[in-house]
Parts: sequence; C-alpha cells; structure tokens
Amino acid sequence: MTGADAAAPDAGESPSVRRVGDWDADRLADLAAEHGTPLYVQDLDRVRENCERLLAAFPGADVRYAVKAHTGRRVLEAVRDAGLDAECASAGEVDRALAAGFGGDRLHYTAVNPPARDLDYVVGVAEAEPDLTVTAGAVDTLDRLAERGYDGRVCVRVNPGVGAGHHEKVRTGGAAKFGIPYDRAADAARAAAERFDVVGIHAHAGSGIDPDQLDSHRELVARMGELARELTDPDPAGGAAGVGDAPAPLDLDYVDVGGGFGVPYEEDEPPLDLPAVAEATREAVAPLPAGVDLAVEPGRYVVADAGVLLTRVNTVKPTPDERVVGVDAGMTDLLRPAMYDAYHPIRNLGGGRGSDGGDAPAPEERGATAVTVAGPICETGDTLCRDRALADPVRGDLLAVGVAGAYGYEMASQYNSRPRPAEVALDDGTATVARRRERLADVTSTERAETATEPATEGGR
Ligand SMILES: Cc1ncc(COP(=O)(O)O)c(C=O)c1O
Ligand SMILES: N[C@@H](CCCC[NH3+])C(=O)O
Repeated sequence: MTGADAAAPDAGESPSVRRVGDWDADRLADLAAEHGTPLYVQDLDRVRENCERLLAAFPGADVRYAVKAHTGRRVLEAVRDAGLDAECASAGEVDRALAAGFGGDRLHYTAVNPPARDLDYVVGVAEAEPDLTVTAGAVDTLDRLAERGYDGRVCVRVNPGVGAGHHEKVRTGGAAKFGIPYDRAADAARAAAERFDVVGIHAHAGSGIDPDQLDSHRELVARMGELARELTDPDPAGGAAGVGDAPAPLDLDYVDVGGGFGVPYEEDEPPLDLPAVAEATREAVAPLPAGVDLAVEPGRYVVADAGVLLTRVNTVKPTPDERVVGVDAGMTDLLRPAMYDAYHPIRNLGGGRGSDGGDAPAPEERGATAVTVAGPICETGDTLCRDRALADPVRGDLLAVGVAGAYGYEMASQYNSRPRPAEVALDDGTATVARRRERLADVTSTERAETATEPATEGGR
C-alpha cells in the first residue's frame, strides 16, 4: 500500500515535536498511582499524528513502519489504520504484524543473518500471503530461501558504503554486516531475478540521523537512485537489453532508502525539518524510472515522542561527589542511556515527601539540583542521567523520562531477574493496559517443570 492510498492527511497540522514538558503531569501522576511504576505510557493519538506527518511529507511514497521500534499490538493497529506498511526484522515481528492485521501486501521482512526457524516461518507465511516481500542482504540468504522452495517477492539489500546515526553502534550503512556491497549489488540483483521476483532494492543509513548528517543520507539516496536506473535500464550501454551479454532490465516496484529520521531528545534540540528531508530525498533519488516508487521505513519517528517512562524515586543519597537519586526503573526498562550514553529528558513531577514527613513543595517551587538518576540494577552503568539539573528530587517523587516510546520497552530485559514493566496505551484520552506488568513467575516461566519437556530447538511458534 502506498502513502498516497491512505486518507489524505493535512501536512504540518500537529506539532512536529512533543517534549516531556508537554505531557499532562496530573494525568501521568494518576496513571502511576493506578498502575504502579515503572510504567510506560504510549499515546496512540500522537502515534497517529506522527504517521500523518510522514505520509504528508512523502506523498506517493511507500511508508513502512519499522516495527522493531515498538511492537505493541495497539501501536501496530494504529499504524496499520493510518496506512503505513510494516517492516519486520524477525519472524516474531512478522507474527505480530500479521496478528495486528497487516496483510501480506503490507509486510516486508528484512532478513539479517536469519536463523533457520525464522526463514522456515516466513516462507510458510508467504505460501498463504504471496504478496509478502523478503529483503535479503546476502547471497547466502537468497540461497537459503531458494532451498526452502521460495520463489516469491524479493528485495535486494545493498550496503551503500555510507552511513549515519546517533551512535556508531546504530550506523548501519557502510557496516559490512548489512547488505551486499554496492559494487556487487547490480550483479547480485540480476542473478536473484533468475530465481525470484525481484521487486525492489533497499539500503538503510542508520538510526537517529541528525540534521547535520543529512549529507550522508542524501549520498545514500543518490547512490540508490543510480542503482535503480542501472537495473531498470532497457538499453544498457546502448546495447539491446537481454540480447547477447546485455543484462535484461529488472521490473522494480520500488527503491527503499530506509528509515533513521531522528527526533530531538534534548529539550532545546530543534526537530528535524521533515518536509525538507523528504524534498532532499526526492531530489537525490531522481529521476526514478517509470513505475519505480520511493519507499522509506521510519521507526523512531513514529513512536519516540509518543512515549514516556514513569519511575518513582525511592532513595536520595547525597555523597561528596554527587547527589544520587535512586529510582525503580533501570537499564532493564530503558537500556538506551547505558548502551549508547543516550540522553533522555527527565521531568520531576513531584508528589514525594519532605524531610518533615509532609508533602514536599511542588517541583516548580524547588531549586534545581544536579543529580545522577540511578536504577536498581547491579551495574555501574545503570543510570538514566548523570550531573543533570532537576527540580530537587525527594523520596516518593515521580519522574517522567521523555521520548521513551522508541526502543524503550522493546529493549527491556529481565536481567537481575527483574520483571519487565507495564505499559498503558492512551487512545483518545482513554487509558488501557497494553502490556501487563510482568511478575516474578514470568521470569522463571521457561524453566518450570511443565515446560521442561518442550524441545529446546522450538521457538514456541
Ligand atoms: C532495516 C532498517 N529499517 C528501518 C529502521 C528504522 O530506523 P529508525 O527507527 O531509526 O527510523 C532500522 C533501524 O535502524 C533498520 O535497521
Ligand atoms: N536501538 C537503537 C536503534 C537501532 C535501530 C535498529 N537498527 C536505539 O535505541 O537508538
């Protein structure tokens, strides 16, 4: 499905950024009181706004949501209804997208060194949903698909030799792990066309592309446009296509230039000028051969500022070097600060007790203090921020960690045998539990007697 098929959205109607200060503090406090902490809150209305802004910026393009950013069922349904396709990184994500109502024609599975059971599963799905597309970034992956009898829609993933992103660990373009090297991609795509229906080419620069990295994005897009023209050229080097040594032109449907559109995390960081990025993308890829659409696959942009993580202060510890504020959410709930030194804005919503046992003053009446906010995990790196000025936290305060809707719950783990947090979805103001809080029994559920007879090789599908 293309963005053009979806209900025509009005460009620029919603603000292009939602800051942690824009959330209704009383509502968040009520949700924390009702559901406990740590608690993710994901606002589906904001998800819809972000989808509409993307569709408006890329009219006529295929806009695919990178499911890995947030796989929650309610989010997937909202994205589906908004008219985006689903880009899935694993059999599990394909499974979730199917369950959320994406048909095969809206499913794109990007296989990265795919485990055998993922390929088995996806090839099985493709038998029922032949419009599903598999994006493959290695000839071995293509061979393994063919070995399973797959001869359906394939997109060839290219390593464009240029990348971007907020941290070296998330710069994908140029990383040898992803895609077929650019100078071998044309031959690989033509060879693939002898075994599959090659419908597209794909490259992804990386995640969290900042405004100052747009040149890399543009370069990637230009290279992909050039490759699309080369592959579809009916008259390569003036020779007769498909005759003698001249390669037959491919009938591509699209050139997918990936996702990675960044969002502002710091309070004073300007938002990405999405219409300008879209315009630069269209210019760089042009001219696209007739019948070849542009495709993009953003994840973060759709969900990041639609989510906050609520966490309660349980310890305040002045030390000679720093003031440590202990909270009940840690790297097992939100890994990004520990893994990438990522910045997430934090707002003190108050509600704690003063030293006299009475209600502490409202946060705006307190002075700002530089603090380290640290979680309950037995790792030194388990901090949500260091040396950050917050309205002086006291025990019992509620903190809202902003821009937590992308790669937040998704990267949560049970390390230290900590159950994963709960998540509440807000839909037109109504809150429902989208993912219940895990219990200790969930942490040990795979090692209980009744599961011991299951073969360890089965993924449980
Ligand atoms: C292949 C692919 N597509 C899309 C995305 C989405 O990236 P982002 O969430 O930064 O938009 C990713 C993640 O980096 C990816 O690996
Ligand atoms: N997990 C990363 C993004 C990786 C995107 C997937 N390739 C982050 O939180 O920024």
